[in-house]
Amino acid sequence: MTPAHRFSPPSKAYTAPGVLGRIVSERTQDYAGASFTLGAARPRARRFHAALAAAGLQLIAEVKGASPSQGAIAKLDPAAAAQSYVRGGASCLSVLTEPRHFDGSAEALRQVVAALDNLAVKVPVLRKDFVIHPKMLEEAADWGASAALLMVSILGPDVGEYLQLAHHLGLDALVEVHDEAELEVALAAGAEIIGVNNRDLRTLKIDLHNSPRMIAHARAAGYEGLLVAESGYATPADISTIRRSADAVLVGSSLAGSGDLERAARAILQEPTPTQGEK
Ligand SMILES: O=P(O)(O)OC[C@@H](O)[C@@H](O)c1c[nH]c2ccccc12
Repeated sequence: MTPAHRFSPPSKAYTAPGVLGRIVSERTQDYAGASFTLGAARPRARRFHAALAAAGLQLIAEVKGASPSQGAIAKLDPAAAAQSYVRGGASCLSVLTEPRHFDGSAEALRQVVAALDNLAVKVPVLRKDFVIHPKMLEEAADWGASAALLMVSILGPDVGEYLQLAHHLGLDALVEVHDEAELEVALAAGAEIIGVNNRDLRTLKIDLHNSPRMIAHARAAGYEGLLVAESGYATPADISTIRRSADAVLVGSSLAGSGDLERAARAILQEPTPTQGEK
């Protein structure tokens, strides 16, 4: 990547329908005046990647105070929430930084990074936002995140450029897809970590069959990178369909709204006994 490299605005940003389109246009406004200059490459620790690559199904637990589908979920203290999640077995944290619909903030991300800094085991943090500007990736790196979310539904084929920039800034990227067409784009871009969202962000509907189906597609296409199942998981039985095929599961609302984050994190990772309804 050369210093002269220029970022074009994502081609699909202005046409995304529904809730996603609204959030994307708000974020586009937020960063309209932001400037970004490509600096020297930063070393890539690949901590997020390494945590997900560990044996067994890994939990990415999300600090999420609200969502468009549920409204307010819980008033969380980000630092305390992060520590509870890690005690409950989470190997990565995801922190929303979108302020209007998810009650997120830069401060929340910084607080989580600081709270995890004192732990013996380094727990990587993902910046969860609607990335539409290179500045957002630089911020993620500056705030101490190990990774950032890149959504193919927003960036389209430009996701490749953003992926390279994330790596240049020392970040891993979770490249999110929802359907086959988006998976093709993620594969062509060279994504090392692909997240399959069970939620259709245009309609907010959840289909827990989506992740296992798309994971099978990715493997059938010869993809050897990491795969993350995202959204809608509330019980160990929900997870049974991806337990052996996904590398990690990303869980937000059901943990954040549980009232006991450590216990909820531990419980969701438990293998259900057959009487609890193996799917
Ligand atoms: O709260 P849930 O259903 O457990 O979902 C978590 C996470 O997958 C969800 O927050 C999410 C997935 N992709 C996103 C993109 C933007 C905002 C949020 C998301």
